[in-house]
Amino acid sequence: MSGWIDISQVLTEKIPVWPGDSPFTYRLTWSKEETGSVNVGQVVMSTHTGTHIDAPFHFDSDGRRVIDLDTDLYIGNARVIHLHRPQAITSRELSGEDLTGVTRLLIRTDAWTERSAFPSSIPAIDPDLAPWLSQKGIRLVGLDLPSVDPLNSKALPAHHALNHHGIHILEGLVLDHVAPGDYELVALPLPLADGDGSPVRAVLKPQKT
Ligand SMILES: Nc1ccccc1C(=O)C[C@H](N)C(=O)O
Ligand SMILES: [Zn+2]
Ligand SMILES: [Zn+2]
Repeated sequence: MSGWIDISQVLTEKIPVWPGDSPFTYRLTWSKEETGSVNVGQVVMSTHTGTHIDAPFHFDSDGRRVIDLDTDLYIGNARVIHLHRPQAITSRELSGEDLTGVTRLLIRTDAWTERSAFPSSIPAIDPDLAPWLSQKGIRLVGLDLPSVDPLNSKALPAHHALNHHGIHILEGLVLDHVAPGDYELVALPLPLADGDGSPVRAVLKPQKT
């Protein structure tokens, strides 16, 4: 037992995607029978499928691409907190938390647990939370939802506010089986030179105290 807990959605053709976005497909380009030596697969997917990070270029055409993001953001200590199906994620919901020394904050909302279908509505992050979080030293926010903004939002105020305050975004986590507390996180994006986002394999290990 390695002690690492997988907090990633499994990538299969059944994984729900943003309405209208490219469905996930995996198929063999060549089978072992055809090549005489190997099976060789190909994947077609939206960069915002399942557990993934957003690069600023996703919502800002002058923003940084995935390759420009510091890998340190996605490896290191993380705090997991629980909010039980909040209406919204504001500083009021987080007021009971002492986030001193936290750089990566993962929020379990339990608001999207029927993950075989795309949700019809989700609690959004209040853009005013961005300066509050950054003031505490937070540089990465992750959550168990497909977006940090309301699903019908075009302006994406939370995406912009978080980016403006130097906070990076990790979406689509699976935190159903994760207790609140301190962990080590690994959730590295692929080195996509032009990427607006990237799928990640996200794992947590309880922090030794
Ligand atoms: N894939 C899309 C297709 C159309 C419109 C939005 C999206 C998104 O992915 C937005 C979401 N806030 C995201 O960052 O994952
Ligand atoms: Zn995304
Ligand atoms: Zn997003």
